[in-house]
Amino acid sequence: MNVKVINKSNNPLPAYETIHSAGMDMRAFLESDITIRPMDRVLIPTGLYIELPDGYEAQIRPRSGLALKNGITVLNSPGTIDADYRGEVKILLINLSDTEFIVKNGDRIAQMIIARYEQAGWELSGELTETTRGSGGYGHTGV
Ligand SMILES: O=c1ccn([C@H]2C[C@H](O)[C@@H](COP(=O)(O)OP(=O)(O)OP(=O)(O)O)O2)c(=O)[nH]1
Ligand SMILES: [Mg+2]
Repeated sequence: MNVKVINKSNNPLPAYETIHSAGMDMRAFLESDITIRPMDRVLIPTGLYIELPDGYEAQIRPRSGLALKNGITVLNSPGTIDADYRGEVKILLINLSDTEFIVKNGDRIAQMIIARYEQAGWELSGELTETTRGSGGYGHTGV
């Protein structure tokens, strides 16, 4: 499946880094470095504009290495790119560490997963089918 894309950056298109990677790493598109101070959130441009086929979304997820080593994550994770969105894909990072983090043009700051989705309708009802679980949740089965 191909996705139509405009790349206004000087960076390579997002790519799967290994043969069975689920996510394509996304690169920052910056004219100058951005410093993210502790607890700051920053919307990072990618220079990418995509046209997803009907029935597909793109999810923006954090990279675990950046999270573990630098406390950098995607604040709205997983970010949702709608199939009808035509604006620039941007990535909302937050620095949860106690030290500054510098983002440079071309840095791989997040990953994009292309996924199918379904839109549901509602069947308004007075009662739901009984189950063993019922309303139990939030750890009610123990540890
Ligand atoms: O990480 C993200 C999340 C969203 N978007 C773009 C694509 C998406 O289709 C649009 C709207 O995102 P979302 O629905 O999450 O935001 P909203 O706050 O509900 O805005 P809207 O009212 O525009 O839907 O913003 C991004 O570029 N990056
Ligand atoms: Mg929305």
